[in-house]
Amino acid sequence: MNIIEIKNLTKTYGTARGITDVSFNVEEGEIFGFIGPNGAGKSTTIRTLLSLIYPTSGSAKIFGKDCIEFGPEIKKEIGYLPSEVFYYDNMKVIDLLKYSASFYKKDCSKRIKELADIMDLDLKKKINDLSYGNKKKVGIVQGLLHEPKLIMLDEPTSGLDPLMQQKFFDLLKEENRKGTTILFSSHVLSEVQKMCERVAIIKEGKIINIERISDLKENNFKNFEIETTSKIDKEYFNINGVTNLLVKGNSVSFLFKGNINLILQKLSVIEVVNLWIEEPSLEDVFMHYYEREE
Ligand SMILES: Nc1ncnc2c1ncn2[C@@H]1O[C@H](COP(=O)(O)OP(=O)(O)OP(=O)(O)O)[C@@H](O)[C@H]1O
Repeated sequence: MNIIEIKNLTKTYGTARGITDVSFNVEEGEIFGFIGPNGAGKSTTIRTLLSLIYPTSGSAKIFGKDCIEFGPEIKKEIGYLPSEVFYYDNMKVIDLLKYSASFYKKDCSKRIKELADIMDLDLKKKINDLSYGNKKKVGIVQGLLHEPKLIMLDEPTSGLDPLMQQKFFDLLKEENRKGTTILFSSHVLSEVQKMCERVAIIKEGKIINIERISDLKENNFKNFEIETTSKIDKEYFNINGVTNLLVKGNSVSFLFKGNINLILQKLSVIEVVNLWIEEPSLEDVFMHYYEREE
């Protein structure tokens, strides 16, 4: 079952582009990544899903219901963490969280304490006295306190130190194990790689690819580095699928995409001293992909 269904969603800001013809689905129980550089349209898509802004054309459904028509009802089951958090500075953290909880008409006090413990957040402090990272933690607790069925995160980790990021990721994975669906928007590919099963790539307002993280890496090039007993002529590895070929002394390196046996055959008739074959990082894949799209 699809928890999110986006069909041909377009949003323009006057004459400025927001997003163009965006379509993708997020299945129940998935952690779905949404990646793209700054200004690509991630926030616009998420804000449209939350009916904070209205689409110019196209439609979006959450839990099978139209996002605009059923906005208030849908939002009760969504936890949202915006990229920037703003608060009334004079309030105490606990009062702000209790106020947020009052919208859900259920007792969230136990969950608030649990989440504050996990995220190491002092509930008695005034918002005014918190660092940027601690304000971000308030946003996290605020987004999760009502145990939503769907969590939407817009660049969630900015301002969190690595230890807190890890705790936050563990928390999200735990929620996901309990059945919560997660839409995870980010331009930090390593965190998308860590967290998500599938990913939609957005560029200049348009979706350019939707893939499983594993396929994204497998269907792409591998980094080869080969050390040999004597210098190899550059032409020797000049075969289909090889790029970025570099010969330095007795070592050859290149990127390869294709049937790996072609390379193994070549290697079987030369004297190899050492061999490294590496999976590219998602960053490499992504950059490569973007260049191809240029
Ligand atoms: N209120 C607005 N008025 C005019 N243009 C806007 C507005 N909000 C967003 N845009 C434009 O829409 C496009 C998409 O922006 P959006 O904030 O959705 O991107 P993003 O992928 O979330 O980027 P970032 O990671 O920088 O937040 C950009 O070109 C941006 O300039």
